[in-house]
Amino acid sequence: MGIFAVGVWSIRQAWAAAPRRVAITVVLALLVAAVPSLQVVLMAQFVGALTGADSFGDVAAPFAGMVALIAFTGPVEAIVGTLQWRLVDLIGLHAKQEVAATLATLPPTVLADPEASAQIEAGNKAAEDEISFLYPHILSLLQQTLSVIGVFVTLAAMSLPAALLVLVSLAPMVLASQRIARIDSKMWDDVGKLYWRSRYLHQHLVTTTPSIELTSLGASGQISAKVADTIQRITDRKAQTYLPILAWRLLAGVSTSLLLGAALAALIVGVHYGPAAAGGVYGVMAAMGAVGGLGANLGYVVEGSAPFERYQILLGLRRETREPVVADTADSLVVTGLTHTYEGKEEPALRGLDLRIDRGSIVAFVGVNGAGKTTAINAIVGTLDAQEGTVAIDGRSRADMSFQEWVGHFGTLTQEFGRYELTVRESLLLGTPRTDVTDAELWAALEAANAAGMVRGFEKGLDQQLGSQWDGGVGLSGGQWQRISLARIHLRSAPIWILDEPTSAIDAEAEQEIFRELQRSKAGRITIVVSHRAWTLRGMDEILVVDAGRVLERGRYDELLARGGRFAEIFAEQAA
Ligand SMILES: Nc1ncnc2c1ncn2[C@@H]1O[C@H](COP(=O)(O)OP(=O)(O)OP(=O)(O)O)[C@@H](O)[C@H]1O
Repeated sequence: MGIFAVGVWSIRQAWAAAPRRVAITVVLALLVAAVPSLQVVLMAQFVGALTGADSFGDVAAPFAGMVALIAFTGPVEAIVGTLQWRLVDLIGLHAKQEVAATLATLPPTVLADPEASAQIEAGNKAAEDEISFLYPHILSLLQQTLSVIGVFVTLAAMSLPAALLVLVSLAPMVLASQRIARIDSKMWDDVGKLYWRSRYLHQHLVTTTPSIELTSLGASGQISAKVADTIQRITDRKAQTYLPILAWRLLAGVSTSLLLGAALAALIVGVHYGPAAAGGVYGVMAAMGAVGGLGANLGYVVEGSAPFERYQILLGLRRETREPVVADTADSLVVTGLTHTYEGKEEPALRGLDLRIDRGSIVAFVGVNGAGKTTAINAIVGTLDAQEGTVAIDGRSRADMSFQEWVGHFGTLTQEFGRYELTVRESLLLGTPRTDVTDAELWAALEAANAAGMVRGFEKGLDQQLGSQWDGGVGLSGGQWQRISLARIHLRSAPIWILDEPTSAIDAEAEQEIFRELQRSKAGRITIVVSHRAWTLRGMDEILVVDAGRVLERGRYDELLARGGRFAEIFAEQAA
């Protein structure tokens, strides 16, 4: 029952946000709801009084009552309307906060799914633009339902068939609204993905890094043309719904008018063409207003149940999360038979990877582009669900732990590390749930990542805003961003480090320092590094040469070079 769920949700959200305001608006709305039936009664009295009246005094009372009612309704509706806008804002605020909280729980495996992306976009749009606006319609719906009931009871006393016809006249609107909601829902199934694409493309025009690249390539226009094309497709798809929606609205409107016309006729006949018919006719007119308003608001709410459903689907993606934790220790990491084929690919990206690493060891994955190194890393960390094989930390597999506990064992620096434009301090603290981190610890992490000198040079040191698009912010080079990311991993101090080309953007001198530091501090943890540079591999306890998803060779640097196999092929030139 879509509209019931939307109604309960809206009223609960409004009540939770501002109960006094809700109480005032409901009381005022109930008063307004009584107006049409009071009008019918007063009109009947007025016409009755007119029949035998000689002076204004004979009709003054019902006349004054009618004027007072008219004078009352307008201002009260204005007050209700104004009070409701604040409630709409508060409901919207809550809906958007819920969306953000849900998104924060989603693992990358969900975010990588196109269906889920479309659902997220559609639900987000509903939270931003649609569902909060339903509350005033729901209140009006309640108010007009009561009005219609009031008019029904008043009219029934004059003519039961007329009163019943007024009630039946609601049916076409209800039916049409359901049809319209279905049309809207189907349209959203199609445009959800398009919205997501247009937002993705739009981001490239407004986010510093891609926009600089695109401008220098003279390609911003190409992206903006794609944005325009995507929006055009969304608009075209929406346009396909206008005609059927109009047809349903017209059909409902005409049917309602015919039924109300029949109600009028039934009433006039029912009261034998006497003066009381005037009150009744006024009643049907009042009912027309109430039925029309009710139909329109019912339409909004029924149609609103579709975005509400999209919002609920998004919230339904929410994962159970516990407070983030970072594990203290890990003695062994054992990978057995890890195998994965990406959807749409024929060849596996990873074939039967076996690996054991104990605390204190540092292991490297090497191989040409596309060999499967990143896939292996993602499958180990759990950001990719490998189809076969197991990964165990100290004998416990992923199934034995929550996702949060599992990832709490890892400090992962990915190839596409994030450039979080926060202060240095905030950016480093992203890696740890601790709230008692000292400045000394922050500096030690920066020191280990060869970034302390840079931060010392900032005017505000640890509190320096990063990113030149912000007031007082500083722009960083690619290598400087990478050092900040590496410092985050040092601060996180998880027991298993996975570093996917951690120095790819860093100059040779700083790279040497960083790798020396990694070797020096390796004793307390398990470390896996992906590297393309020969010299960094010399000190590794084991090197795995990955090729087409399988481990072709494994051993220490000198052994592999001496063997003259794939490793030697890849690194002979660098090693020379
Ligand atoms: N999300 C994905 N969907 C489909 N195929 C993918 C995906 N990610 C990677 N692949 C494919 O899987 C194979 C292994 O890719 P992977 O990223 O693991 O290689 P890599 O060894 O890390 O390469 P590089 O040195 O370039 O980082 C490649 O053939 C790649 O095209």
